[in-house]
Amino acid sequence: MSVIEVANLHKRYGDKVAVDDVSFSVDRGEIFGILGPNGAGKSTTVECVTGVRRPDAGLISVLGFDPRQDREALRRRVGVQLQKCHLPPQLKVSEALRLYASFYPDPVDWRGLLDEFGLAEQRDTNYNHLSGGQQQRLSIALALVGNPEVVVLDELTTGLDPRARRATWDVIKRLSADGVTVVLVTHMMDEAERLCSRIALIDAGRVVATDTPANLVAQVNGEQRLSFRPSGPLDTAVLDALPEVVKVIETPDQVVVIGTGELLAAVNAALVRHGTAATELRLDQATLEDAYVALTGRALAQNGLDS
Ligand SMILES: Nc1ncnc2c1ncn2[C@@H]1O[C@H](COP(=O)(O)OP(=O)(O)OP(=O)(O)O)[C@@H](O)[C@H]1O
Repeated sequence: MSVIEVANLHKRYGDKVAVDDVSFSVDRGEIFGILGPNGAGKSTTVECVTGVRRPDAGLISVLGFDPRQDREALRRRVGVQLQKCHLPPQLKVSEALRLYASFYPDPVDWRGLLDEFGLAEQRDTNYNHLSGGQQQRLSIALALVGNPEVVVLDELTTGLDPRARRATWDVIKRLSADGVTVVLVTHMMDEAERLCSRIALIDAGRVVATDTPANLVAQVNGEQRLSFRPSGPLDTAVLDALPEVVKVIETPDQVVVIGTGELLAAVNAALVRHGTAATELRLDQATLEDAYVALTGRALAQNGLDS
């Protein structure tokens, strides 16, 4: 049975439609990714799942509870790391963990979390004296201190250095192996690809696909991705017209061509015919990002492709 069920969720802010008919379900022990660019509606979706926001329409069930009506029952069983963590500036790290632990009937030993998240040296440091990455690690530790059955993590590793990211990923994998259900909101392809058992790709408030990372990539298998910077002005319609080309995406810096067969030769010949050359040329096999581009017709924000 699913631990989380979301059916036909709608949420708007005034005239702005943030979430438009989103449905998905998450099984016990899964690491379920919600992946999409800035403003896609990811946070709004999980805020509805955690009962922070009231949906305009749709049904949500978490561990069999309605997140709005059964907030108290869920509060004890669901750990939430939201994008912004507001703690009193003078609160020390150990005080914060002890305080949060006191809210739950069966908390984990918060001292273990101090070690796990590399915060042992900061245990007596005030919250406002922590670095951004340390605050981030504390917010994850606080989401886990209640020994939750479900954890919702929004932008898990944003701002963390590579070592802290890997350590955090290990913690999440261990939780999942222990049967904890994890919902991970991210715009980072590598994080989604490495951690998630399934991913909902979300774009402009809508789920465009839900599948395993491998199956999402398989949807664009056989396709290649050619990126280059044109040496001069280029009407990309000449590329669009090529039989090898599936899609052309223009970004401020480069042109990305998705296609099949002899894509490189065909594009090169077309560029020569139109008196343009390709610089910084790069040919790649399909990735999760390509699946995203193929399914939505556009790239994730370039700055969202952190690795
Ligand atoms: N409180 C709010 N009032 C008005 N509009 C909002 C509010 N919160 C979000 N929005 C808008 O709703 C849309 C979805 O926002 P949301 O924060 O859910 O996206 P997101 O995918 O989580 O983005 P990000 O990756 O930037 O966090 C955006 O266009 C955003 O501007």
